Amino acid sequence: MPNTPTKALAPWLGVIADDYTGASDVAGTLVNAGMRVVQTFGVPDPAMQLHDVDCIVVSLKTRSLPAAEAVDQSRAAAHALSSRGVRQLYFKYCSTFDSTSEGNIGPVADALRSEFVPDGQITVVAPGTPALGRTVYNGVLFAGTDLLQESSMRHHPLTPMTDSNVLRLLQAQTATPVGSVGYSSIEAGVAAVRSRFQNLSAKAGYAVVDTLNDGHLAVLGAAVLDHPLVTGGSGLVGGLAAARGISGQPEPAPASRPTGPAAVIAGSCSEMTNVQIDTFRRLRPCFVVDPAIIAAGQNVVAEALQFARENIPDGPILIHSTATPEEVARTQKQLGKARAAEITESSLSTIAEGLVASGCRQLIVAGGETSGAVVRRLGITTARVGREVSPGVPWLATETSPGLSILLKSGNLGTPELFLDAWDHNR
Ligand SMILES: Nc1ncnc2c1ncn2[C@@H]1O[C@H](COP(=O)(O)OP(=O)(O)OP(=O)(O)O)[C@@H](O)[C@H]1O
Ligand SMILES: O=C(O)[C@@H](O)C(=O)CO
Repeated sequence: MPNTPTKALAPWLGVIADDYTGASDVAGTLVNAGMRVVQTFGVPDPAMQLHDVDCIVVSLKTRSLPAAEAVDQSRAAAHALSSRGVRQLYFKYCSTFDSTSEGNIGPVADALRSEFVPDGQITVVAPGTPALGRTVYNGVLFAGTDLLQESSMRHHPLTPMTDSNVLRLLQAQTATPVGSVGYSSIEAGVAAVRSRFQNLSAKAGYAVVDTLNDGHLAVLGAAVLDHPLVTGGSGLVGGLAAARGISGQPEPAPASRPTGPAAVIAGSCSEMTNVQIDTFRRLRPCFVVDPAIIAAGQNVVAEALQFARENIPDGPILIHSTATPEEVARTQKQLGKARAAEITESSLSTIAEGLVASGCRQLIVAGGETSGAVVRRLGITTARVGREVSPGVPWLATETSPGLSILLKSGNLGTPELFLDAWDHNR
C-alpha cells in the first residue's frame, strides 16, 4: 500500500492566529485538552511534514498590518489548512479583541466567511476566555473585574482598547450585521443556542456570545461543532475539544528537554510583563534596551550581547525594552509609533540571534509583535507544542532549530514569577 495521507488521518482543526503569542496560547490550550499540536510560523509550505497531529496552529503576524495584507495572509493560511484536510477553521484573535476601527478582526473574518461559510450561517465571535479572566456579559468584555476600556489595555502601544462593547467594536470593522447571544440562551443549553443562531441568521452574520465560565464554553463548543469557521480567543477551542470527546489527558510533547543557557527577551509593555520584570529583577540581572537611545546612534545591541556574555553563565538573564505607559508615550512622541516599534523589534531580534548563536538553548520571548520579529529572525518555521507553564503559555520544541526551546508569552499572561520558574517546566 502506498503511504499516502488519508482524510481520516487529517488534523480536524486548523487555527489561524493573528499573532505568535496568541498562537501559542491557543496551542497550549489544545495540548491541555489532550491534543497533539504543531505550531507553524507563517503559512505552512505544502511540502512541510506535519504528521501525527490533531491540530495545526498557524501563527501569523497580522494584528497590526494594513487590513488588505492581513486578509491576504489569513486567506493563504486557510487554503493551506484546507488543502491538508482540516474539517474546521478557527480564527484566533486576542481575548481582549485587540484591533482598531480599520480591523483586522472584521476584515479577516469577512474574507474567511465569504469563502468557507454557507450562505445564511451565523459565525460565532467568542473572545471570552475565563481561564485568562476575560469574560463577556451582555456583549461587554471584561478583563478581570475591569471593563476592557478601563483595564490596562487602554494603554496598549499599538491597539489601545477604549471601548468594551464587542458588538460595537466589531461593527466598526465590518459591513456584515453583528448580533449577540446572551448568557441566558447559553445556560438553556445547546439546542437553545442553535435556535438563537437560526433566528439571528435572518438578520446578522456574526453572533457575539456571552461567556462567563467554562460551562458556557462547553455549551458553545457543542453548538458550533459543525461550523466550518469559528472565531474567538483561545477559550472556545477547549469547548470544541470537549465536544469532540477529547479532554484533559495531555500527551507530553516529544521535546528534547534541553538544558543550557537561558534568556528572556521582552518587548511587551503590558501590565503583567512589567510585573514579571520587576519580580525577576530582584534576583537576576536585567539589561534595558531603550529605542530612543538606539535612534540616537548608540550601539545598544553590542552592549546587550556583552551583558549576556558576562551574566548568562550564572543563570537566566533578561533583556527588555519594556517600559511604563508614560515612557512608551514619550518615545512614541519622539520617534513616531511605527518607528519606535520597528527599532525595538529589530534590535531585540538581533540580540536574540546573537544569544542563540552563542549557545542560548532556552529562550522566552514576551510580546506578540516581539515574538513575531524574533522567531522570523531565527528562521524557525515549526515547533511541537509542549505542556503549559501556566494557562496559555506552553514551551515549544522547535523543529527547525533542533535543541532550541522557545516560549512565546502573551503580554498579560503568566504569573509574576514566570521568568524565574518557567525553566523548571522545560525539564
Ligand atoms: N520602550 C518602548 N517604546 C516604544 N515602543 C515599544 C517599547 N518597547 C516595546 N515597544 C513596542 O511595543 C509593541 C509591544 O507589542 P507586543 O505585541 O510585542 O507586546 P504585547 O502587546 O504586550 O503582547 P501580546 O500581543 O502578546 O499581548 C512592540 O511593537 C514593541 O516593539
Ligand atoms: O487571547 C489572548 O489574550 C492572547 O492569546 C493574545 O492574543 C494576546 O495578544
